[in-house]
Amino acid sequence: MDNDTILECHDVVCTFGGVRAVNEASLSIERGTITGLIGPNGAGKSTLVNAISGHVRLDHGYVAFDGQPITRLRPHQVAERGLVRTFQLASEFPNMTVLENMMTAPHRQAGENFFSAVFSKGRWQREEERHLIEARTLLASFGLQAKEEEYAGNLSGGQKRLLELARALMTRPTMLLLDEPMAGVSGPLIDALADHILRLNRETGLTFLIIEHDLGFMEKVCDRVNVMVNGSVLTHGTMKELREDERVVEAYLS
Ligand SMILES: Nc1ncnc2c1ncn2[C@@H]1O[C@H](COP(=O)(O)OP(=O)(O)OP(=O)(O)O)[C@@H](O)[C@H]1O
Repeated sequence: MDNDTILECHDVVCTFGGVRAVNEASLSIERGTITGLIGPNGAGKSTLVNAISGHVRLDHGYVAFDGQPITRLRPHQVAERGLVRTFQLASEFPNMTVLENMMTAPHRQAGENFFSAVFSKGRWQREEERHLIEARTLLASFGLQAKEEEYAGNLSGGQKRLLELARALMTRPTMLLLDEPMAGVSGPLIDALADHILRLNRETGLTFLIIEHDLGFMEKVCDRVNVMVNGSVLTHGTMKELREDERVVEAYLS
């Protein structure tokens, strides 16, 4: 793992009963880049990302993040290290307001511990106020400030994805794993979502790994794209290079 590598997966195998969903998959991601993961349905993309984020157990192989092994960590431990995953289905709490959704994002705060909550109430309140300011600033940067008091369930598909992204940023990640961020997004929010990802990458150096079937979107946002077929990473390159690669065309693009 060289200095610029933030995430490395080596020979990862994940099986469900008899199904080898991920079969000796390896990939390496450079810090500060936007990397794509594409491939046919059932290729093992979500399972590989679940293995990285600690949601699925590896049968073999290893995952290292920021120079440290994370192979056996639980999802919240992986997230605490700054590697945060969003899901294919928007995971907002529909009966809570947009602002309340933001405030439920897990962050390490003094008030979470019962004793520190009782004995340092002032500090806890100050943290809460800081999180509120952070939440409102993030909502404004995603154009959702007017929706603060709206129930999240009433948002459009695209607005839910923006909320999901804003909520993930409350945890101050160094890398985001996005599983099909364009699912359910239509109209002008397609470009808006792509622009937000590019802006976050440029302004904060946030690293992204994105699974997405919308190849136009991938072409717009990704520096490099990995192609997964039958549980393994077949190759990687720019979308332009991949479109010219016969193996990729045969396995996925034809
Ligand atoms: N929890 C599970 N139990 C059993 N089989 C599973 C489970 N999760 C995934 N699989 C199987 O593992 C294989 C890979 O699935 P996975 O969802 O990782 O593929 P994918 O590339 O993300 O597909 P898609 O693009 O359709 O989301 C599939 O055959 C799937 O049916």
